[in-house]
Amino acid sequence: MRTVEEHRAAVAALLSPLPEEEVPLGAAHGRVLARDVTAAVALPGFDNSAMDGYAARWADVRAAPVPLPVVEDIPAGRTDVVPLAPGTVHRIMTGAPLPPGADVVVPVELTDGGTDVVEIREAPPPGSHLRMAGEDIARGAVALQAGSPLGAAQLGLAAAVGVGAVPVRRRPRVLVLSTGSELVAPGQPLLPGQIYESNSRLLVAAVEDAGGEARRLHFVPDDVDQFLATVRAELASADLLVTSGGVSAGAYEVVKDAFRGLGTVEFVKVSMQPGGPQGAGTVDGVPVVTLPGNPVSAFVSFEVFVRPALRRALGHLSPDRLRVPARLTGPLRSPAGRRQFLRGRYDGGTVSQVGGPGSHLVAHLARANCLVVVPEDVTDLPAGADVDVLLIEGALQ
Ligand SMILES: Nc1nc2c(c(=O)[nH]1)N[C@H]1C(S)=C(S)[C@@H](COP(=O)(O)OP(=O)(O)OC[C@H]3O[C@@H](n4cnc5c(N)ncnc54)[C@H](O)[C@@H]3O)O[C@H]1N2
Ligand code: MOO
Repeated sequence: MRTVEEHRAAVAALLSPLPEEEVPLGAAHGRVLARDVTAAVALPGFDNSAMDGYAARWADVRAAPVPLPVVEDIPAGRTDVVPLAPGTVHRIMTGAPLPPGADVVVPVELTDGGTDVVEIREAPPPGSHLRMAGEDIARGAVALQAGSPLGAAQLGLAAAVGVGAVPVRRRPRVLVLSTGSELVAPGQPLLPGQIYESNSRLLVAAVEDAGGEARRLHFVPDDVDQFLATVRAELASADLLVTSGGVSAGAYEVVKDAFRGLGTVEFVKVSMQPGGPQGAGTVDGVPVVTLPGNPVSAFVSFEVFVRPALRRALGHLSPDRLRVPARLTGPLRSPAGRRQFLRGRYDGGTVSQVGGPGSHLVAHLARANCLVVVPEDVTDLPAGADVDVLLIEGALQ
């Protein structure tokens, strides 16, 4: 039996780092930076005002109340800079360049708002309301590190330092193929013994959440020829094929039967639950990961093996899910010798198990926001015990 770590390493080793491509900022949301992005300009780019008010010399306003002549008006966007003469002020707006000589901005609320002469009623401490050039980031410094995922704040920063396009890793192209003669497309009538095909929807979304580009192939029955024809028609264009079903010990294990003797896919048992039966290798040189068909097993196996491998290939700084400690609200049991990934709801401090350990409990899975990790050597945990949880999509929402 393989350990979880051994199989994780086997899956990760299948994928090479994805090639770089340059994309405009508008198309970069959710992508992962391939190289550091440096700041072409400092932020702030020039000394400027943090408030609407009056740029002044503190020596002139410290004796407030005091009237002072207003000799310039500096709206944001004014590009000429007129030095501030002693004994005068400039009216200034938030973000406008600070005139040389000014060492304080008096907010308009502390004045009478005059435009020719202003009455300074109160002086703020020296240096107040100034934003100094480069205090956020220096010109030429690394603004965003290679491996950073580009979310709202990162895209905002890239634009702020003048970047119009960014080098990112190409999204991995992942084929998703479900197998099973019992499967029927949602929306069609079911005969007794048939079920709706759901794993491909689950896996496509999981691939997309991991930063990949998923292509869902139409599911196939337990027929080796049909399975191989479907796979072969698409495989060459993919970075990875993920299958579901057909890998356990039954009489009709289509994935096992098709790939045995073809390529390098190894079928193994991993010491975990759910997700015991696994396979990984290459077919025609293309990486293949074969997940078990039970929906919760497919989800958990994707989380534990495929997601981190895809994110590693994307160059992510942190490919793994956040793992945090939590206190159990109730007792739980776990099989000896298997790492168990139970479904749970984490509320920021405690975690409650959602449903039992059965890998068919897909409605319970959909209510979970974490996976509770129970180590291989732990079989019983009382309420109040500390466990680790892996935060999955939607955690803390
Ligand atoms: N004798 C043994 N039987 C089983 C073993 C074993 O070791 N010895 N392992 C069990 C475990 S654990 C799992 S997990 C499953 C894995 O089986 P397969 O990967 O071969 O998957 P299937 O048999 O095709 O399906 C299992 C289960 O999941 C449903 N399913 C499959 N595909 C889909 C889909 N696309 N959408 C929705 N539901 C799907 C399927 O109907 C089955 O109920 O094997 C155990 N058996
Ligand atoms: O190990 Mo199977 O993957 O539970 O249900």
